[in-house]
Amino acid sequence: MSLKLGVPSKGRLMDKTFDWFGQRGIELGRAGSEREYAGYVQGIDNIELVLLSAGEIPRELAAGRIHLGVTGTDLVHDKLGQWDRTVAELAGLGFGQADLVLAVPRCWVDVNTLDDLDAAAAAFRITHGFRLRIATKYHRLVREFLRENGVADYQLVDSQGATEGTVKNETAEAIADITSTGDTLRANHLKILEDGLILRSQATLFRARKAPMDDADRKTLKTLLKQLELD
Ligand SMILES: Nc1ncnc2c1ncn2[C@@H]1O[C@H](COP(=O)(O)OP(=O)(O)OP(=O)(O)O)[C@@H](O)[C@H]1O
Ligand SMILES: O=P(O)(O)OC[C@H]1O[C@H](OP(=O)(O)OP(=O)(O)O)[C@H](O)[C@@H]1O
Repeated sequence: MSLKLGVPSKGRLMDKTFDWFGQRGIELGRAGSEREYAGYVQGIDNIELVLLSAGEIPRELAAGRIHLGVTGTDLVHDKLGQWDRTVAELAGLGFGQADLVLAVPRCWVDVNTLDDLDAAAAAFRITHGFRLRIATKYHRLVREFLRENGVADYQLVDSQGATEGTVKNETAEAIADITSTGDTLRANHLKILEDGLILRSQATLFRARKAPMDDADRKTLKTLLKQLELD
């Protein structure tokens, strides 16, 4: 058998993950053409690279189909209930930093905190006859956060991309999404609530707690962690 390492198959997370391993003497790369989702590993034996969508890596780890995986903490915490039962964090990789935040239109001058949002949501329901809509792809994290903070009169609207545009498009009144520079929020006339930080995320190396391993795999894992200085 071999140890399976899941890595994002495209974009900034893939490139920076390759760099991070490269700096530690393990060369990861894509094999074949730009479009082919096959990878190679050099500098250590018995590890197979599996190129996956960043959003699917949490599920693959939880199912034990990959032993190790790199993805954002936001995706692991959102996609896996009680995530620390199925996966363990081995190391934050120091890139892919982004904050999951709750934001409302800048023109809502009376809404700056979660308490304000709660009051606005109750008033919104009376005026409009339906609950204030919050667009997000982070359903679990947003629900938990709002429950913990006593905001109840809202509904989540699923948005898998271009979430900041939903307010202008009138499919939501507020959003919860990842931000790093803040440019996208500003460009879409949105402001973050003062206490609206839901989660700080970064790219992280995770280990599956329940992936099947034989003795050779355990030896490979030990060698890898030593080389990455994570033992
Ligand atoms: N602007 C950003 N700056 C830094 N990190 C970001 C930014 N946007 C998203 N990320 C992080 O990158 C990771 C992957 O994000 P996302 O799911 O949007 O990827 P994607 O490229 O759309 O991948 P896929 O569609 O294949 O799942 C997430 O953990 C997220 O926190
Ligand atoms: O704070 P900023 O630096 O502006 O970055 C934030 C944006 O980056 C991500 O989008 P991405 O580019 O991945 O596109 P998406 O909307 O399709 O997810 C995220 O969803 C925000 O929209």
